[in-house]
Amino acid sequence: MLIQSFDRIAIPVFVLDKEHRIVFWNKAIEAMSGLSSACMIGTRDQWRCFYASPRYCMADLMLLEDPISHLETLYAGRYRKSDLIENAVEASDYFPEIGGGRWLSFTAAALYDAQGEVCGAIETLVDISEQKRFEQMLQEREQHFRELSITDSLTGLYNVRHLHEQLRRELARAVRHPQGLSLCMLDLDYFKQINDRYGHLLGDRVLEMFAGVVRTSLREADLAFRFGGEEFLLLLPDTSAAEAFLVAERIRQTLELNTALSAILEGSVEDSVADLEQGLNMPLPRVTVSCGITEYRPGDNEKTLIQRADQALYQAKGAGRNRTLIG
Ligand SMILES: Nc1nc2c(ncn2[C@@H]2O[C@H](COP(=O)(O)OP(=O)(O)OP(=O)(O)O)[C@@H](O)[C@H]2O)c(=O)[nH]1
Repeated sequence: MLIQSFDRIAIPVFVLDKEHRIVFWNKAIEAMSGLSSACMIGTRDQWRCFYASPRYCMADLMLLEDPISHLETLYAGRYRKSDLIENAVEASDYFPEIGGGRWLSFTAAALYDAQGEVCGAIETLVDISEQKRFEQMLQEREQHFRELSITDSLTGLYNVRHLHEQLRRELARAVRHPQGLSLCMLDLDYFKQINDRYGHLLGDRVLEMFAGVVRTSLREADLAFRFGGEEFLLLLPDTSAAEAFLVAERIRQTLELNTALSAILEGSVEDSVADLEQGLNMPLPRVTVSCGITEYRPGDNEKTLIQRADQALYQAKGAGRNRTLIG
């Protein structure tokens, strides 16, 4: 009579006897699993509700000697003792077999007879798919806002704020594992003239285009930052100065090639200056970049590394621009 009242509860519930046979399978679990109590009661088929092949459910574990050691094997780090019900344990998991995939939270507890002996086990289930979907949406949003907070909005590269975080991390790594860490400072040449001549809008488009060249020239572990207006910084882990030189040269030459055609079309650029004010499509002017490279040396800190890369860049500018120097 007591057990039949579970049929009045909208939460899926099943009860096992101490031989792991189903003695009760309520209406809510019938609806959730599509398995009727008529076909489940008296069997040990409770696994069919959750899994594609036989395995113990949490309620089964409550009937074994030393349930905790079995819980540790099957649900290591994913189960906890219930705050509400003494000796009950709970966990949550994703079940691809149920209703096209559902997240369930489940609680299992042993049942005791009048002598205090285990005579069965009960398991209740709650569908938490909606809650999980919501949590995932929040996580994605958080991730999105975090990415925005470390990204430069014009170029899509990382901003300076993120540089300090990453540089500190990479420096700590370079101290522990001396595989080499290189820094490359890049600065577009005569960028003021581009702004002055063609306007700020086109200047912005050049910066975006350059960021695209940088992005496609790097490996996955490399990081690119917008360091200032038309100044960029590359953080290249596990990279010697000689290897960084090749990366910088690839970027420098690609930029030169990408804008070489525009140099030929310089006339049309001049003709379209009026269009520029409205940010219309037009060839970008010829742009070059100077690069300064340095490699981690024992005793370096953020400041000394950046200073040396900056110094190498300054020398590249002084030597005529559109070149890469190692400092
Ligand atoms: N369009 C645009 N221009 C920017 C932005 N940030 C900085 N600048 C411009 O970049 C120019 C940098 O000029 P300078 O520092 O004199 O350097 P430069 O003309 O590139 O000359 P060198 O570096 O010596 O080759 C300035 O005109 C800035 O206004 C930006 O976000 N958009």
